[in-house]
This record gives sequence, structure tokens and C-alpha cells, in this order.
Amino acid sequence: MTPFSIGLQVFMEIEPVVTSCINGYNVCIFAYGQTGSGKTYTMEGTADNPGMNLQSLRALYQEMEARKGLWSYAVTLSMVEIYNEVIRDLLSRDPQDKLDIKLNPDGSGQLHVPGLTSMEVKSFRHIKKLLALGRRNRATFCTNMNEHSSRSHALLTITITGREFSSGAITTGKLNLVDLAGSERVCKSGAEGERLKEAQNINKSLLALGEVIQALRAKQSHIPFRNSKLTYLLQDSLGKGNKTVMMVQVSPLEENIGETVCSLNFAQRVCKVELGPASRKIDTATAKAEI
Ligand SMILES: Nc1ncnc2c1ncn2[C@@H]1O[C@H](COP(=O)(O)OP(=O)(O)OP(=O)(O)O)[C@@H](O)[C@H]1O
Repeated sequence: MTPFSIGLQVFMEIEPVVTSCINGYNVCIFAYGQTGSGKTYTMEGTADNPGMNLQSLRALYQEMEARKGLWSYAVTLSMVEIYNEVIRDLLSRDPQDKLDIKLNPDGSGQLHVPGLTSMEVKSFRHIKKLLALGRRNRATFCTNMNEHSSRSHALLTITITGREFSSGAITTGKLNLVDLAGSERVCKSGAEGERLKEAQNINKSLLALGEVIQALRAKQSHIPFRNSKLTYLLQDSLGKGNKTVMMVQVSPLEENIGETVCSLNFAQRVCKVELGPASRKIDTATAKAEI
């Protein structure tokens, strides 16, 4: 079996969830695991073995193409990284700019990130260029900040707005593809100074993610999304009514058995979360008004 077919096989498991965002669902796919276990490899892949990001985008474009005569679609894409609890725009001319999360002033109750670059994407080829720009910006920043790129969370967000020609109905779906920073045991890695601060921030945000999962699992009325930038940013895709898939990467090395058990325990807790029926974001009011 070629590596490509392994990647494709993994993708086929999640493809129906991914493509459902065309129908107006919010979807979140995230890679979780200890440092060096293969999260970036899974999400980004390589030129010969494309990861979940590219496979997802290819599947989305194929599906939209198949519906060409019935629906029209607008696709926008944004890319951010969260490093030491600071959000950075990877598609900006100046990726060093810090961004924040605010309530949308349109009164919808939705969150938004003022100043975040959101690129309208015309084709799959255009997407490949944008992903390359995002990777480049991440790499540049990584060099400036002493090679920390794998110590940040990377979020690729695709928003798809569809309009059905016959009814005028409008759907809005969002796909978040998340490459989490790796968890690490500070005592084992011996991190100090800046590395220690990074590790503490990563562990803090992964802990916040765990707390959100725990609250969702227990069906608590208050879900602590605001405890970290990561969970706050993913609020509209992680909670009730959305579709979430976690992919866990584990190390094959015996010396990492402790971390592997931790990751698998976390996965077991995530498996028990019931988000309830997914809710479709479809606006038929426009359609009725036009009839
Ligand atoms: N399935 C795989 N096949 C071949 N190589 C792999 C595989 N998974 C990971 N690797 C290689 O292992 C190394 C570490 O992988 P990767 O950078 O994806 O880990 P990570 O979990 O993202 O780490 P970090 O948390 O530090 O960002 C890379 O060189 C990657 O190419």
C-alpha cells in the first residue's frame, strides 16, 4: 500500500463530515497528540502524500462542482496560528500583528476577529497558493522567534456560503481544520525560559480544551469556551449542534508510553461527548421573500 492510499483511507473516514459543511453545517477536525507524533504530517501531509487539509479542500471543490447547475457557492479562507495565547494572521502582509476575538457588532451573537484576512477563493488551485503563503508566513515567523512553529496551534478556516437557484435558500457552513500544538511533559523535556513559557501556554490551552470537552460531555449549562484563545475561537464549531472529529496521533516508541496512554485516555473522554443533532444553517426567509 502506498503512503498516499493510507492518507486517502484515513480521509475517506471523515469525508462525509467534511463535505457536509457545504450543506450549512459547522465542522471541526482537529489533530491531537504529543510533540512529534505526526499531527502536522496528518493535517498538511507532503507533496506526494497530501494531508487532511488538502484532501478536504479537494473533496469540497469536487462536491461544489457536481452541484454547479443547482447551487452557486462563495468560499472564503483564513489561516491563523495561536502562539503563547496570541492570535496571528497567517495570510496578512504582516503576520506579526496580534489579533483579538470580539463579539460581532452585527448583533448576531457570533464571534469575529477584527482585522483577520479572509480571502475569497475562486478555485482549488488558488487555495493551494494561499496554503503555501500561510505556511511561508508561519515559517518566517518561526525563524524570527527561534523555531517555535511546532509550538503553536494552527487553524485553517473555510467558510462556504451556498445559494440554491430554484428556491433562493442560503446556507452557511464552516470547516475548521486544526493542527494543535503538541502536549509535552515539562519535567521530561527539561524546557526552560521561553520554551517553558511556550510549553506552559500549550498545556494550559490543551487543558482548557479538555475542560470544554468535559463540560460538553456532562451537558453542563456553562461551557468554559473563554478559558483559552483556542477554545474561544472554536466556540461556534465545537459546541452543541456542530460536528467534531478528533484525530489522535500516538508515538510508536516505548519510551513515550506515558504520553500515549494520556492521549488515548483523552480520546476516550472525547468519544463520550454527545453534541446532539447537528443544526444546519439555512436561511429560507430570503427564498420566501423572492417567491
Ligand atoms: N505517518 C508518517 N509517515 C512518515 N513520517 C511521518 C509520519 N508521521 C510523522 N512523520 C514524520 O515525523 C516527524 C514529526 O511529525 P510532525 O511534525 O507531524 O509531528 P507533530 O505531532 O506535528 O509535532 P509537533 O507537536 O512538535 O508539532 C516529521 O518529520 C514527519 O515528517
